[in-house]
Amino acid sequence: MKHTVDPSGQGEPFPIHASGLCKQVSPRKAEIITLLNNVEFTASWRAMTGIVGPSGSGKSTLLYCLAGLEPVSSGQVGVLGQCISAMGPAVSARFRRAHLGFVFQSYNLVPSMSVEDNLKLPFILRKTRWPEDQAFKLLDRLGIRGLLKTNVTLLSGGEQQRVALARALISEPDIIFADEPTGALDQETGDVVVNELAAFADRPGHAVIMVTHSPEVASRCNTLVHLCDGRIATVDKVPVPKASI
Ligand SMILES: Nc1ncnc2c1ncn2[C@@H]1O[C@H](COP(=O)(O)OP(=O)(O)OP(=O)(O)O)[C@@H](O)[C@H]1O
Repeated sequence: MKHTVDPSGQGEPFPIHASGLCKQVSPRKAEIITLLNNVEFTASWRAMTGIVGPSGSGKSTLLYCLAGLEPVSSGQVGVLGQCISAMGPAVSARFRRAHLGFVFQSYNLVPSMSVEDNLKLPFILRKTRWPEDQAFKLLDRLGIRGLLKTNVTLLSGGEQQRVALARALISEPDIIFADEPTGALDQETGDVVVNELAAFADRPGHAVIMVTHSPEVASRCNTLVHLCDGRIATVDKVPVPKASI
């Protein structure tokens, strides 16, 4: 897997390409469980790629491996042209902070802080300007502006998901990884969330990878990767009607 010098990776043919990806765990001595078996995975620019399949088929494990949040046992994962599976933890964390956004329920929200402080934290750490107008418009669309001063521990699961989405979008990553982004939402709010993700994915140099159980959300994806027992069963591609980047 080549290491590119283009930090945005936009000269790369794919935002994510994984080959021969295997993930095994050993919960007990002399017991090895294979969670992912020789997975080949490619995501496209300006597209939402959905990972679907039965419960326990390895969807979240694959998402975490692709995002560099879980080590792989063998194989390679390239993200934005960089081999994330070969990075050490500190380099991988720095790469994620610079390029990737995550919409996982309660993932990485700091529990002792308000919604507002959680949203501002990446900007404080990066010493960049907090884009207040843009943030307030997004929070209005997501229906969570009234929660700005609320401690995140007091939020419902669906509210936490929307805060995680807002934080990911405001931070302007190249790729967003989402695990069941509408899982805790009613239909109407779920539509708002998927519309935001689709608009993000539609921009040049961007992509969304998501796990979903929802047929409605899956129908909005440009590519659907079906997992079964840790293997790719089928890949359905719906052509993106836009020029690629
Ligand atoms: N660290 C681990 N040790 C042992 N088994 C694990 C570990 N992590 C995951 N598993 C098992 O691997 C399988 C795949 O888990 P994963 O969460 O990726 O599935 P999933 O397809 O996302 O499921 P769901 O749709 O129910 O969320 C499950 O059977 C799970 O119990």
